[in-house]
Amino acid sequence: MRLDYLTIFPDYLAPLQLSLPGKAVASGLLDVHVHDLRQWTHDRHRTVDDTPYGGGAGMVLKPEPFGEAFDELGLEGATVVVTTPSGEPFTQALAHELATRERLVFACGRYEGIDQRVLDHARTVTEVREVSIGDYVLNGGEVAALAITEAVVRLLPGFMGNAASLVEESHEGGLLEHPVYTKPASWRGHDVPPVLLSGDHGAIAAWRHDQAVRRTAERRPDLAHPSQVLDGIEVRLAQ
Ligand SMILES: Nc1cc(-c2ccc3ccn(Cc4ccccn4)c3c2)[nH]n1
Repeated sequence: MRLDYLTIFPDYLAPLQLSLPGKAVASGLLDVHVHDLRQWTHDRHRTVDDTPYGGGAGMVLKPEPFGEAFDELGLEGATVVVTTPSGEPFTQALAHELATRERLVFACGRYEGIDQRVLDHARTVTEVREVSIGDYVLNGGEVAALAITEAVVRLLPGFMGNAASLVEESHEGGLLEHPVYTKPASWRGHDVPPVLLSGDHGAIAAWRHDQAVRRTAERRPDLAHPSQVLDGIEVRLAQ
């Protein structure tokens, strides 16, 4: 997978060169390119923003630099991912969907956002997804791009050493993850649940599922399915 990032703060995305295991990049599994949007400005001040039409506070990122960047990078076969507070929710399902793409081009905004015509124009040549990572407002799109990148890349075949660990994950299958424990068996008066030391894999699996259902019902009733059974009792949640 090729990943391109357009940003006015390229240093913000420097962690990408560190956080994505070098072997994934070295093996060609990932091809990461961070671009400074100012590369596509032509004035002395390398201007990327201007005041909003219609008035209002703040500044808006101009369309021309993005347009020239898209022209130079080429959008064939790419999915443009624009991070924004007004986007579709980023979910594990969307992570799986984006993981099927051969190329992602992240457009990271700042200020009050990117001129809408940048997205409208990109949509005439390729897929564009406007994506929000949560119902809170950041100062720019870079952090969201990093979060989306990590969630997507870890799903790529061959990226995670132990693919099995991808199976029992929070949000896979609509349930939160069960609690996890490791040595020592007793720590500061807190003991690991005995079932986990029993060697009874059936009982362990049942306990883990029950914990996941319980956690989901308590913390994320929006995710809990009415059909989930807790302690043998049908959990019927208000719709
Ligand atoms: N889930 C998310 C995504 C973002 C996000 C992504 C990109 C940009 C570019 C600018 N801003 C600031 C801003 C503030 C006010 C209204 C619009 N945008 C961004 C915020 N915040 N939360």
